[in-house]
Amino acid sequence: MFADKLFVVVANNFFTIISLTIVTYVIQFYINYFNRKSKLPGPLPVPILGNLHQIGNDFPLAAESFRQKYGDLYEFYMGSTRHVVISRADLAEKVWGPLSIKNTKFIMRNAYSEGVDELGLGTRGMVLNRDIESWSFNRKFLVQSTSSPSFLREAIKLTSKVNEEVFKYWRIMEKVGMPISIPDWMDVIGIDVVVTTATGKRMSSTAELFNKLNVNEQKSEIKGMWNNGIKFAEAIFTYNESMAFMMLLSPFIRRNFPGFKSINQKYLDNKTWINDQLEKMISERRKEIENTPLDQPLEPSILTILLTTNTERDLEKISVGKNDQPLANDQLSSILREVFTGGLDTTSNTISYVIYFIAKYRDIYLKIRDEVLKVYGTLDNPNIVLESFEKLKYMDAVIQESIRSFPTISVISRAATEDVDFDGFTIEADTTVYTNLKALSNNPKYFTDPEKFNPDRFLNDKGSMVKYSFLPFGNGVRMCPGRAWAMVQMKTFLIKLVSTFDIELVDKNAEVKYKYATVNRPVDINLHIKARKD
Ligand code: HEM
Repeated sequence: MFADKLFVVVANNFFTIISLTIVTYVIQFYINYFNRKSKLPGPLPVPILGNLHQIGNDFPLAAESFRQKYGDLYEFYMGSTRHVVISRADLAEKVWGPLSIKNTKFIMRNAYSEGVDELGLGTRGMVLNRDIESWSFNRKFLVQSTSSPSFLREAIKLTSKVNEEVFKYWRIMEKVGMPISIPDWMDVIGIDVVVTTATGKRMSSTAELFNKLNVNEQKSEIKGMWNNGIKFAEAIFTYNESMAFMMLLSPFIRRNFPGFKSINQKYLDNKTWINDQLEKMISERRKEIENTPLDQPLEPSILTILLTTNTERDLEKISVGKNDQPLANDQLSSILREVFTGGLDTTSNTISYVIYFIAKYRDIYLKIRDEVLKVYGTLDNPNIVLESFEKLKYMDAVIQESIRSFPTISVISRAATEDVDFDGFTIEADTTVYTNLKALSNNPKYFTDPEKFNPDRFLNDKGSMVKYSFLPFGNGVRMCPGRAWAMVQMKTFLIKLVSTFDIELVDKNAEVKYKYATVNRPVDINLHIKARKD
């Protein structure tokens, strides 16, 4: 009886009840917002969305426009979750400064996020892993396996081989005057180098790109060992792109809002596809190793190192502390995945930007060439060895200046495990704090004439540089474990480039452009090339 009456009342007043519920929700949202602790300046959020409508799909652009309005310490909301952004060196020191796990409060990459768990990264791998024990284990493993001199020497050999092949294609393109799309070529070079290093399976995506361009109907005969290579690399780019989406957006929006729902599903399907591929790679290589007699050497690759760790065929004798067992499949695939997600488009994007700048400033290009000539005594096939890299001081300064001017990772986060005082404001534990690396390294307070591309600042003024104003690979406990490998790849390519070609931007006035995909992926960097004339 009562239920019937209640139903009639609800039915007759349906819209009033819905409206009242919404009004109450909105009022409650703003009561909470205006009474929040430690109010920082920042854009006014709206219920459910937070500031999503102002951020859109270009987070670095929004972070910069908020900074110009609200200063170097501000907050924004995604749904009802608060995020903080800093762009000052003294604040950055609090986040990135401490060098030991014991002393740092900012040991996490981000606050708890359901989306990160859905991607399978919350307790696995490295970059977004919040489980300190497994993160620390995986990290030690990756650092040791990718920064040993023997690994780096192999990396030089392989990178040189891929470069040689690419330059053959470029010479053919030069003859017909076809411009070179740098981001496309750097991507395929990265794919061939990283996937081959990681899996031991020779990739041929550079040949595939050349064949696709159909230059003078010439075709490369080089065949890779893995047909799905380019598809796999593209899936990794999508996976990287999905990280910011899954980390920032509330599950409610991702799962229910038209447009977002399909993107969410695409990212989850992509994750599943990658995991299947990783499993296949691992089981195939495991079988190959089992079928290789003990007295025959194994082809070295990161996957082989991972599979043989703590077995009788241990290649590198990597010591990661208490665990002396062979790695479990889950550990194995999460470390391998991190090599791809961390290594693929970071290095290729960074080198693309370097090439943009040196194509724009010919005097800088010629200075690098002079240095190469001095260090190697010749420009005809310089003998690239690891030990020579530290002598390439000018080249190093150019790479640093390029990252300073336009970093591929321009906004990156950490989160603390305890409350932290920032300028008298308490930032609560488990709040994601982003550092706007690009704003820091383009701030005239820290860098004179920041808009000027001036590599000399890294040679002459390095001592006086404000600490924590430039963090190309981060700093402290979570500093990039792949930096040595990345530098080796970039320098090997640049040595060969300056000694082989003269380069020029097709559009001399082209600005640096990017597409945001967690990292900034360069677009529209096109070059004319000509064989070097002495
Ligand atoms: C020029 C190329 C690269 C740039 C600019 C770059 C930059 C960065 C930055 C800024 C961080 C954050 C560090 C921090 O929190 O202190 C990072 C983390 C990371 N990078 Fe790189 N990186 C590059 C290449 C690579 C390569 C080649 C690998 C492959 C092994 C890699 C793997 C990673 C991983 C796994 C992390 C997460 C580390 C952790 O959370 O413990 N990166 N990178």
